[in-house]
Parts: sequence; C-alpha cells; structure tokens
Amino acid sequence: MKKRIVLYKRLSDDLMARLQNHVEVTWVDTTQPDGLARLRDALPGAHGLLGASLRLDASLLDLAPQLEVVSSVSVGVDNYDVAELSRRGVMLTNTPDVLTETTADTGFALMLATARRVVELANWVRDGHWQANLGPGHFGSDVHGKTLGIVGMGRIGEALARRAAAGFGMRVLYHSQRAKPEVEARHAARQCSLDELLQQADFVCLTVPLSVSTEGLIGARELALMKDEAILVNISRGRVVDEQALVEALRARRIRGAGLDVFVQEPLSVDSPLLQLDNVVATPHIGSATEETRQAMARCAVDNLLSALAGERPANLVNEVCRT
Ligand SMILES: NC(=O)c1ccc[n+]([C@@H]2O[C@H](COP(=O)([O-])OP(=O)(O)OC[C@H]3O[C@@H](n4cnc5c(N)ncnc54)[C@H](O)[C@@H]3O)[C@@H](O)[C@H]2O)c1
Ligand SMILES: O=C(O)[C@H](O)CO
Repeated sequence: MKKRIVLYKRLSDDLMARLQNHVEVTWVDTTQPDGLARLRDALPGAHGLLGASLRLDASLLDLAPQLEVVSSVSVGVDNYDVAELSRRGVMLTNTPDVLTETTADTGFALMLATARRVVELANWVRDGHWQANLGPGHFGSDVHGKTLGIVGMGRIGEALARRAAAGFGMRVLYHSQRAKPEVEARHAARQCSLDELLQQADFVCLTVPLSVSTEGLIGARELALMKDEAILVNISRGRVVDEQALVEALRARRIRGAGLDVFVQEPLSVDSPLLQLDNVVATPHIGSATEETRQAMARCAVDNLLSALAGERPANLVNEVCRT
C-alpha cells in the first residue's frame, strides 16, 4: 500500500505526477481560512509532509503519530523544532545549494538598489518629478570598489563573495563561526571579528541562519559601529536584526540605508515604520523566488521526501534520528 503524504505547497504538474506515482497525496492550501483545520484533519494518516513556512508545533505533531519525514521547501529550518522532531524519530530535510546563486543575486540586487536609490528614484520618475537634470541631492553611492562585510560565510556568503570580488572589484571581509581558508584563497577574503567588520564595511550583508546565537545579532550597539555611509542588507532572517534599533538608526541617518528581504513579522505590515523611510528598500522575502529556483527547490524537496519514505537516507537530512 502507498504511503500517505500531506502537501502544503503547490507543485508543478510534473512533480505532482511524480509524487502521485509513489505516494497518496492530500493537498492542503494553508493560505485558505480553513487551511489549518484541513491540515489537522489530514495529519493522522500522514507518513510525510512537504511544504514550507508552517510552524509545526508539538500540538500538530501529536496529530501525526505515523510521521516519518518533514520535507521543507527551504534551506532555513528555523521554523521547525528540530530537537522535537528528532525526539519523535521524524526526519527533517531541506533544500540547500539549489537556491544559493539566486539568493546571492538577491543580495546584490538589494545592495545595488539601496546604494543607487533605484526604487526611490524610479518612483520619483513615475510620480512626474523628473522635470530637469538631477543634482547631488539625488546621487547614490558606488558599489564597485567598496568593502563588503559578509556575516555568515556559508554557501550564500561565498556566492556573494565571488560576485563582489570577481564582478565588482570589492574587498571582502567576513565574520563566521569557522575560518574558511579555501574561500579566503578563492576570493581574497579576510576573516575578522564582527566589530571590525561593522567598522570597516561599506556594505554589511547578513547570511547567517536564525538560531539562538544569531537572534538579535545586529542591535543598537552593532548599528552604532557601522560607518555612517554604510548599508545593511539582510537576506537571512528578520529576527537576526533588532528591527526597532534599525528603524532608529535609519531615521537618524546613522547609517545610509538598508536593503531588507526578511522581517520579524512576515508579511510586513503596511504600517511598518520601515516603509516610511526612503532609505529602505524592502522586498517580500524573494531571496530564492525565481521560477527556475523555486522549481529546483520543489524537485529537491520531492526527492528528499521520496527517498526518506523509501527507507533511504535523504541527501539533505538536517537531523540525525534513531528509528526503531
Ligand atoms: N531571503 C531568502 O529568501 C533566503 C533564501 C535562502 C536562505 N536564506 C537564509 O540564509 C541562511 C543561510 O543559508 P546558507 O545556505 O548560506 O547556509 P549555510 O549553512 O551554508 O551558511 C550559514 C553560515 O553562517 C555561519 N554561522 C552560523 N551561526 C553563526 C554565528 N552565530 N556567527 C557567525 N556565523 C555563523 C555558519 O557557520 C555558516 O558558515 C539560511 O539559513 C536562511 O535563513 C534566506
Ligand atoms: O530558507 C529559505 O529557503 C528561504 O528563506 C525561502 O523560504
């Protein structure tokens, strides 16, 4: 008999057909008002879950005693209680690598858009203000030739370093849990303390996972260390930054600007003070959101799920579980 899975992320027809060849699929649209209730109804028979952006707490897991695997369509796993899943013998898988380059592109898009005031000035043109030549009041700052500080030199961090060094002639500093001599050799990057990075970088880009060690990593003290012309780019998770402290630093122009793809509360409220500031470029968590990459992530998640349900070790297993 086929195993049963609950799918809570829409898949392309070919991936859906692939899944249905191997497992019985219950589709639940968690964006609908009755989504959570339907998910609860479907959990008791589920051997696998596939989706993203759902906080799977113990009360939901209690409803799924047969659960063997949760296949997340994301690289970040901060939404999950990994220890609790392990304790229950449930495998957790993610989708690293396939989104690395696209997310690094997003980081650069935010650096460029913020430094060159792309969104602000495009809106200015659209609003009919372009009546004469621009003056210094509308000038931005260069990206090429500047210093990029990368906080979290992992897969996405290195993809940013490559773009910065090879494409933009930038000096690369990084702060990470471990030294990366091979990355230093490839991109002439230098490891330093977080404080030194904040003091020297023209662009500070956050690419750490959200964890107890990174929550609130950038607060008022850290923002005060940054150059007054520096730009903060966050493509990791909103809670890595103290958002209130950031609003204050941006309002007071203690830093030049911020390019933000992630927020403490998502979707970001239209009333957020961040959206009152013209030195902020805010995007709706689109780090990996291209057609090609989202399809590659979904394919990777399907592979992980099917391999786990076939009794194999999935390629992107996050936790070690003992199954009895
Ligand atoms: N905006 C988006 O849509 C988007 C897309 C993809 C990934 N992300 C985020 O980016 C994160 C990184 O992805 P990745 O694939 O590069 O992961 P990764 O594991 O390859 O890299 C993370 C790096 O951060 C380092 N790190 C961890 N804790 C640290 C700390 N306290 N101080 C300094 N360094 C620390 C790790 O050692 C590692 O080198 C994900 O966990 C996710 O939260 C966001
Ligand atoms: O972690 C990830 O993969 C991205 O943030 C998309 O959710």
